Parts: sequence; C-alpha cells; structure tokens
Amino acid sequence: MRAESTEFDLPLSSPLSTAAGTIERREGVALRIESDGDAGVDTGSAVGVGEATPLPVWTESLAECRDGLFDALERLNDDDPAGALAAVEGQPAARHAVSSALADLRATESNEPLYRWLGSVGRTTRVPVNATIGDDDAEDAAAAAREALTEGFTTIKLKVGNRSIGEDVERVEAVREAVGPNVALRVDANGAWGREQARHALTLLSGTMLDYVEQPIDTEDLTGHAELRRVTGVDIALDESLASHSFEEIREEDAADALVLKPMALGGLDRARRIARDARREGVRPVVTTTIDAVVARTGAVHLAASLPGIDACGLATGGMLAEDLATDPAPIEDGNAMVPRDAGVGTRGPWERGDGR
Ligand SMILES: O=C(O)CCC(=O)c1ccccc1C(=O)O
Ligand SMILES: [Mg+2]
Repeated sequence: MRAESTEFDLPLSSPLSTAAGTIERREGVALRIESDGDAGVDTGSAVGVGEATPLPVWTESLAECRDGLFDALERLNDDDPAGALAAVEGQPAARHAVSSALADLRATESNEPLYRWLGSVGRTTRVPVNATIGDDDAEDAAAAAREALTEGFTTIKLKVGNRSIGEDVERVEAVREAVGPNVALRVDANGAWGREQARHALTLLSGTMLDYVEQPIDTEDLTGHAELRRVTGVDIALDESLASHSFEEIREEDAADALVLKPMALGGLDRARRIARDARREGVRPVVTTTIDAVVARTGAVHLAASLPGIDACGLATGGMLAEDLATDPAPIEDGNAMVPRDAGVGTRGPWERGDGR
C-alpha cells in the first residue's frame, strides 16, 4: 500500500464559544492510503482517507499528532497496517486518522458504505441531529433556536456554564419559550460547574424539561455526576469524562444516562462504536458528535451513528460552522437529519476528492 498526508487549516465562520474556551479554527492532517490491488484476480487499487483534527485537552497536540502520523505513514508504506496503528496508540487524533483510513479502504474494497462495514445489518438513510447554539445571550440564543426550528431540527443543544447561573437560566428559559414544548432541549456546561452550582442550576431549570445536561461538572468527578442524577432527576450525559474514564468505571458509579462519543477524542470509529454498544447493553444512550471536524471525520461520525440504528439526535450538524471545508459535504443536513452517503466507503476523498483519477 501507499500512504501520503496533507495538512489543512480551516477557519470557522462563527467561532463556537463554550465554557472551556472558544474554537476559532480547526487544523489537522488528512491521510490517504491506496492499496496495491491484486492483478491476479483483476481487482484495481482502492483508496481510503482518514482525518486527524486534534483539539488539545481532548486529544494530543498538533505537533504530537504530526509525529505519530509520520511514523504511521512509514509503516503503512511498508505494508504494515498493524504497526501503523501501534505507532499512534495513545494519540487519539492520529489513531483516528489511521484507523478510519483503513476502515474506509476496507469498506471500499468490499463495496459497502462505511456504516455497513462497521457492522450494521440494516439500511439507514438518515441520522437525526441536533442544532448547536454557543454561548450567545438570551435574545440571540432564542433567535438561533427559532431559526433551527424552521430548518426542521427537533433537538437543540445550548452551551451553558460560561456565565452566572442566573443568566444561564434566563438563556435556557428564553430558548424553551422560543421553541415550545415539543423540542428536545439539551445544555452542555463543559464541566464548568461545581457540585453545588450544578445542583442549584438544575433545580432552577426543572421547568424547562431538559432532555439532558452534558458534562455539568468536572471530568474526574464521577461520584458528583452520580449524585446529581439521583438528586435532581435530570438526565446526565458524560462527554469529557470519557477521555479519562472507561465506560466500565462510569457504569460502576452509575454516573450517566447518556454518553457523548467523539471519535476524534476516543481514537477512532472502532473504539467509539465499541463503547456505544457496551453502553446500549446497559441502558445508557449513546450520542455521536465531533470536535467540529472537517468533512472526512464528520462523515465518518455520521456513518458511526448510522451503524447504531435508532440512535438519538447526534451533534453532527457542525459542517456549517466551518467557513471552508476539504470537500463538498456528502452527508448534508436536511430537515434535522444528516443524509447518510450510499456510496462505498466513507463517501468522500476529502482534499483528494478531485483529480485523483477516479
Ligand atoms: O455536540 C454538538 O452539538 C456539537 C459539538 C460540540 O458541542 C463540541 C465541539 C467541539 C468541542 C467540544 C464540544 C462539546 O460537545 O463539548
Ligand atoms: Mg460536550
């Protein structure tokens, strides 16, 4: 096989401000692997693409990711995919690029859409997605929510935790009022609250009928999350906690009703899917989202969600946040759903979309 990579740097059209900081651009590395084909049985070469878009704190740094991928490329060019995966162990974004490029290659070779190759037996044409609203003030958040409603979204996620509890309560109430009772409303505090603050906030928000609150308190505090679930009765989704805690630990503490799975932070679609299936078996609902990835990883995440039939609304309507992307979106959002590509593999070549002779 032959492997090559290319770097990218994509600005967001509107920065996403969260309690953990503002995301203004996404830099990363795209990876392309081409198999040699088998002349004996007349199969041509196939191509697989992958993406590493590191987001420090969630993943390794861009510098570490580059180093890992440099080693992995060497192994891939030596026909050693297992060695390539071993070279990026412990570096989630780099491992995401390698494992998803190999998955795309294998799915393409077996002429299946990626979600089927990942293990889905049925057919899935669409995945429900949530609209994502950042740390806008009450008026702007309500306006964004109204717009999302007209676009067909039935689930909305609002960032909280960056302001006073009073202001956040006002913001969430404004959004609830703007969309009415039939929209599922989620909030994401990105770990900003302390135990007491979280309890206070969720008590004040009890009238807003939250679908769930995502990572209300610190990543490490599984016991606090478990207590918050029991005391408030509000569903808790863990996101950041998954970077440092296995699902086993989370389940033992009874700390979550839902898990927010970011393949880029978890080291690949294979690892995220394993966690999703373990969670489902225990009655914990998985949700797939990204770290505002570019088109290759975002579409991979759409396939992961499609491979989990009946999945809840996922945080995959983020393509529009990028001012530029690596290629046209093969999984556009229509009426609050991501359309699942039907072609073999992931359904995009990313930066190699044009002019690679196919
Ligand atoms: O889940 C979504 O709706 C969009 C993704 C999102 O919120 C996000 C994007 C980048 C980094 C962290 C997060 C997060 O869920 O906390
Ligand atoms: Mg989150």
